[in-house]
Amino acid sequence: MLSSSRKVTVIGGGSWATALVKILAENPGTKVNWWLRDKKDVEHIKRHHYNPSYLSDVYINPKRVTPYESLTSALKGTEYVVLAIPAAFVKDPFSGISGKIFEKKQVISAVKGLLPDDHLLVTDWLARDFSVSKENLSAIGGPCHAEEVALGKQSYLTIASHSLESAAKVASILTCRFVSAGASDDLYGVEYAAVMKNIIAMACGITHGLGYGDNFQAVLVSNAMSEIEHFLNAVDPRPRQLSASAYLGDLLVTAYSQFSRNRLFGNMIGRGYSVAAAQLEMKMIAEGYYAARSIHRINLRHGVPMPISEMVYQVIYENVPPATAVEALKKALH
Ligand SMILES: NC(=O)C1=CN([C@@H]2O[C@H](COP(=O)(O)OP(=O)(O)OC[C@H]3O[C@@H](n4cnc5c(N)ncnc54)[C@H](OP(=O)(O)O)[C@@H]3O)[C@@H](O)[C@H]2O)C=CC1
Ligand SMILES: O=C(CO)COP(=O)(O)O
Repeated sequence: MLSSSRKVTVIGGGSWATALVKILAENPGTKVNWWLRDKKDVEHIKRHHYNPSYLSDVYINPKRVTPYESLTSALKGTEYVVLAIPAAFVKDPFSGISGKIFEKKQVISAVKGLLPDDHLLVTDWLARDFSVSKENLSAIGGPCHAEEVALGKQSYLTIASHSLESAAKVASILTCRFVSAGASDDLYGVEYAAVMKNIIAMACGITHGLGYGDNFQAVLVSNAMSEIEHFLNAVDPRPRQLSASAYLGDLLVTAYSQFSRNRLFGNMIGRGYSVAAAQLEMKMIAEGYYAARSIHRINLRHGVPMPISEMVYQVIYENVPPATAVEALKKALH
């Protein structure tokens, strides 16, 4: 834990943003400016000290956390900025805002998705559109559901950056009594693995919804690990230990947890919901829905055999019936 003081801006009002605000505010030296897009939520948090829309059991300490509806005010004077909005919407709050908005700040992506129009990692977008330097960019990875953070359950995060020093600095502000955050210099590996495990969790949901059991899912997840490995080696070859929790751990928690939105989304598809009906039913965002298309597009350049991700792509975007797509996938598993 840190002892000196620091200021952090969290951008986003969903479950992960709320959980990160809780983690950050655990440290007495941290002041959090919290931007939410909905003015009513801002007023509610100021008055009642909880987010009415997500994780409403989490107490928001007014001595450490100030909610804002103005993004420029929320960013004033802070050293760290955490982006916690689903990738499909992460650009929205910044439309019409100057490219210098992140100057001299450490910018941290908590997003586990790709920008769906550009098929870009969030840190690549930040570097491209806001000229954030490599040393000032990092991403939060690791197996961690917001719902368990809300309950104060012991969790582990991995902060990845091209600069190990920056990753360690960010890890120190995210370490608290129930979260242990470590540092990694594998920014692309950690970000892409976090994106891909969402697609795999959808595959687990689809097969479970179709009636496949734990035996099948164990084979699916084992095969998925080598699918992720081959993809990472194609997009960013370097030595990495995939048994580390930022890779395997995040895959496991998302594939198996009752809290996983991606698994739930896939499960509805497997049980016969249309994609549109599953989206309507879900109150939160399943990043794997967008990621399946972006990873498919990126892989057109690399040609990595990815039968599980392709199965999800075919079901979601090519209207292949789930049972037919999984029947074909079975031949590729071992
Ligand atoms: N939840 C978790 O356990 C974890 C999530 N993540 C990642 O964190 C990211 C955020 O997800 P999460 O918080 O869970 O998502 P949620 O589904 O819980 O919340 C979505 C948030 O996005 C907001 N939003 C929707 N559209 C826009 C928009 N156009 N402009 C600004 N904000 C918008 C919603 O606002 P409103 O409520 O006003 O509609 C809401 O605050 C994702 O990439 C996810 O993969 C990573 C680790 C754990
Ligand atoms: O990334 C997560 C856990 O580490 C959250 O996964 P879901 O979005 O599927 O809930």
